[in-house]
Formats: sequence, structure tokens, C-alpha cells
Amino acid sequence: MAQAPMEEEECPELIPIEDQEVGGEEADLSHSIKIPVTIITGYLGAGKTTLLNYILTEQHTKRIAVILNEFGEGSALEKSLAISQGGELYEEWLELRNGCLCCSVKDNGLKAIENLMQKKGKFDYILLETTGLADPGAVASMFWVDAELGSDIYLDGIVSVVDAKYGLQHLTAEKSDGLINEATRQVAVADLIIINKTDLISQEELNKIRTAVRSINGLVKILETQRSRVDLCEVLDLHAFDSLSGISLQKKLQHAQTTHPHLDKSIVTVTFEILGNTTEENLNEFIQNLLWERSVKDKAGHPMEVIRLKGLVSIKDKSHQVIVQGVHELYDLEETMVRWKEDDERTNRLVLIGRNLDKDILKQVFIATMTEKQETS
Ligand SMILES: Nc1nc2c(ncn2[C@@H]2O[C@H](COP(=O)(O)OP(=O)(O)OP(=O)(O)O)[C@@H](O)[C@H]2O)c(=O)[nH]1
Ligand SMILES: [Zn+2]
Repeated sequence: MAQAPMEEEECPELIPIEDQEVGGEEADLSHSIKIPVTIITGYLGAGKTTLLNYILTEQHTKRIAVILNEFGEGSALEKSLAISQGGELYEEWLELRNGCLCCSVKDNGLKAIENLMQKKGKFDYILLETTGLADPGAVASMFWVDAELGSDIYLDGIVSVVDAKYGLQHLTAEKSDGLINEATRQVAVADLIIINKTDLISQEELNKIRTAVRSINGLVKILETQRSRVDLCEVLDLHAFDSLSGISLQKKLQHAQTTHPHLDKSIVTVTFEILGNTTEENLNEFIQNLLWERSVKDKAGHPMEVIRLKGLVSIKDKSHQVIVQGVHELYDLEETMVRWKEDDERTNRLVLIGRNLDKDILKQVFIATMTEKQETS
């Protein structure tokens, strides 16, 4: 159901899904048989592999497949795929056409995973580590779109590991092209942040890195760890991208705060609420202007750049709340199980994470699009 703009340059296989319908039983039904994939991202050396190894050796009842990102020695064209079940661990190798996870998981890795599932029986969960310099949004989009194309896999969430000691340095690094640096993107797009290696820093330093992370992503849950030791249930089954997250998202959005620029590159979270109903058509227009056309600009005339978008909106004639999800240029609308109680409480609550975001302008534009075609119809 995720929608992609027509002209996608880097991943040409991304196909816009036409005729998308909001919600429906079909989606819920297919969930029971699909396998969740969690993307583990984080800057070089932050503790991603440590996290995966920890998860693999932890006691659990799930049969977890892990795709590690170990380019170290040997060929970059092979990837280790470890599967663990009840402490037993075996390894497979994925052949990658060009060593690039973004391009090859799509047409190769994903198939390899599915072949493997046929061979060894299904596993219950997939964890995928991206390279430290990856833009997890690109990898996420791929799984997201693919899930709609009949895959057995769905995107559960994006977990970013932040290096407690060097995280600030990574977040403030300037890119020569003026683009948002990878570490910041990884934090912006995350559904869960793990600040790892807390043993290496003081309480004061921990406060600083926490504040920096929070200033970028005002919505994300933050855990603090040593050796990436986390409670498994905090990492797995986040349902960050599906309608099941509707209920928890409602609470989250209420607490989400508009943040203020903290680091130089000033990626912030903006949250706003507009009362009333919108239509699917108007909502699509608002989002597409923002994500695809980039025609929504801040006061200085810079186009707003949205990395992550989440929201719960009220669509006219729909009895239930509709969840909006966006990663980069992809977005998706899905009806949740949460019913609007009374018409007078109908509201649209949106959270955007990105650059050059201006809350007042966003509100104005939303209201303008919202009322545009409703009045004449
Ligand atoms: N002191 C300390 N070291 C840690 C901690 N967690 C991981 N390390 C060490 O940090 C190094 C990097 O950890 P990895 O798990 O390989 O990090 P990664 O994110 O997978 O690294 P890349 O795949 O190279 O990007 C290893 O030597 C780990 O043993 C921690 O909490 N404290
Ligand atoms: Zn690693």
C-alpha cells in the first residue's frame, strides 16, 4: 500500500501502487502469515553486530534469522545469514550481486530469504543490519514496498544504535555537499534508539547525547545500554509501520513534542493538530506536495525536507482513525482499529521529522488543502 513517486531514480524497481485502499480486512489477515523484519541501523562501530549477537544468544522462543553486515575480510559479495533457534545457530551465505545492500537485497537477498524459508521452514523473525553509512530509509522503503508486492515479509520497525561516546561527533559531522549526515538520518528515521556504550561516558555526557537525539526525533523511544543488552520485547514486534500501531501511536503522538534545533544541521520534530475531517484526496495532495513535489517551503524559501512522517488523521466518512506513515518519499495510509467516538473529537495529528520544517506554515498548508475540495463538493 505504500506509495512511491513516479520518478524514483536510485531504485528503479520501486513501483507506485495504484488504487490503494485505506485499511481493510485483507491487510490484517495477511499479517498472521507474514514475517516481520526489523532493520538495525547505526553509525560505524556503534554496536549493531553486538546487538544482533546478543539477540541471537538470548533465550527466546522465536526462530530468528539475522542478516549480518560483515564486509570485513573476504568477498563483499557474500553476506552471512545466521539463523538461531533455541540457542542453536547455523549460517548461510547470501550472494550479493554488487555488494550494495540497498540494491541487492531487493532483487537477490529477498529472494534468497524466501528460498531459504522454503528450504528450512519459515523463521519467525528477520533482523537485518545495514552498513554504518547506510541511509536506513532506502532499505526500509524497499521492504515496505515489497511487502505490498506479495512478499512474505513485512517491515516491523527501524532500530538505530547510537554510539554514546562518539555519537555527538557523528551527529554534528558536516557533509561537504550540505546534505544531512548519515548518523542524523539514522536517528530521524528510527522507531527505537539504543544509546550504547554508556560505560564509556559520564552521566553528564549521557545527558548531552540524549538531548541531542531527542532534539532530532521527538517521538522515538530511547534505551540506554552497555554491550547492546536490551530487553528483547522492546526491540521486536514494534509494529511501527502497520495499523496495529494505531493505539500506541495515539498515546505517543499526544506526548510527541515539537523540538528545537539543537545541532548545527537542525533536524527537528514538528507536531501539530488540526480539528475536523479531511478527505483522502486532500490528504494525498498535502503529503505529495510535501514529499514528492517539495513545493512546501519555509519562510526563507527552502523546501521542507521530511525524513519521517507519522500521523493519525480523520477521513470524512471513515468511522476509524487512519494512520499515516512516511519514510522519505514513500508513504502509506491505513485504517486503524481505533474508532472515532464522537464527531466533535475528530482531529488530525501529525508528526514530521526533517529539515526546514515550519510548524505554522505546515498548519496553514494543511488547513488550506483540507478545505480546498470539500467546500465545493
Ligand atoms: N566499551 C564498550 N564497547 C562496546 C559496547 N558495545 C559494543 N562494543 C564494542 O564496540 C565495537 C564495535 O561493535 P559492533 O557491534 O561491531 O559495532 P557495529 O555497529 O556492528 O559496527 P560496524 O558493523 O563496523 O558498523 C566492538 O569491539 C564491540 O565489542 C559497549 O557497550 N561498551
Ligand atoms: Zn556490524
